[in-house]
Amino acid sequence: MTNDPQAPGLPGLTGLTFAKGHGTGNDFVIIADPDGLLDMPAGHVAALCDRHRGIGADGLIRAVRSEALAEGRALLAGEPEAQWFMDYRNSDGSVSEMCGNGVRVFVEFLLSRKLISLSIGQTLTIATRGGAKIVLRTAGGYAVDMGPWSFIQPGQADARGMDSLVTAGGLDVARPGISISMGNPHTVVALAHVDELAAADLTKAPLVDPLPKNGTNVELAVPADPLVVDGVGVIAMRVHERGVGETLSCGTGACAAAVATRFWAGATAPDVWRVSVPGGDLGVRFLPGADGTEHVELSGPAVIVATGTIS
Ligand SMILES: N[C@@H](CCC[C@H](N)C(=O)O)C(=O)O
Repeated sequence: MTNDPQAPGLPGLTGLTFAKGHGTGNDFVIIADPDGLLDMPAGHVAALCDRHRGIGADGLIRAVRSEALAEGRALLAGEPEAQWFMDYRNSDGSVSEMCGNGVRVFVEFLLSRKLISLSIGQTLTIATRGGAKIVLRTAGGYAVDMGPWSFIQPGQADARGMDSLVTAGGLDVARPGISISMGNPHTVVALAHVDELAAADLTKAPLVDPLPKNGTNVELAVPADPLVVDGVGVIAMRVHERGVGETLSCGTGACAAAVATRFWAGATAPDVWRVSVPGGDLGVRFLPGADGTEHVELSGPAVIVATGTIS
């Protein structure tokens, strides 16, 4: 296919059926490719995600049986239940390890296509580049065991974990950032007030120095005052996503913001958090994992809004 922005339609993709879905406004084009037959070069993904000449989305998700691609087969060896692989791409066509909103929408898509059956209260293991994720279907959506979190640049962190300086549009000076992996990279910056959050201009990627080696998603987070309401920690957040731009929500970003804020708050901080993003609210919980590490659980809705065929 050509990347000529004037080219009519989406050459090479004719006849492909897709669904459009979102989780708290983070939206995706989802394609079923059980046997892994589709070639999806970056240009095709970017064309589909183009909001003016394509379908429009923050990212593209391809549903492939794990056994049909090498990354899936590698994971199946240790995680035989992870039969479906979430092949996640950002809207610029780049690959990401993980998408927290995407994995909920992925399961909702599999259900809508009757590729799986899953009752409320049951779990399904999904293969991702960031490892196997256990997804619980709840009455209001899904709760996902995202696995353990970790610091990305511990070697250069100060006592508060700050490892970088972040310069974002609309903010007067560079702010310290803390870089956290949720499978994919995040750099979280604490702001003092929601007015500052509103003033930030995320149309351009904030500069992060030093930048984690695989780039980063940047979250601007405002801890509520008081921080804890009825035992739940509360954060307001905006995000600039690697490979996308500003989005209405980022699930892994919400987890990273909760990890950072809880770390700064110290020993008395709660294990349950609500992260408010422009597209809605996400729940984050810390709990012991079966592997002995601390795991992060992300909960929120998932909606399929349309299905279609590329003409
Ligand atoms: N919106 C996603 C994260 C998508 C990937 C991200 N842009 C990256 O490159 O790591 C989420 O909900 O987690």
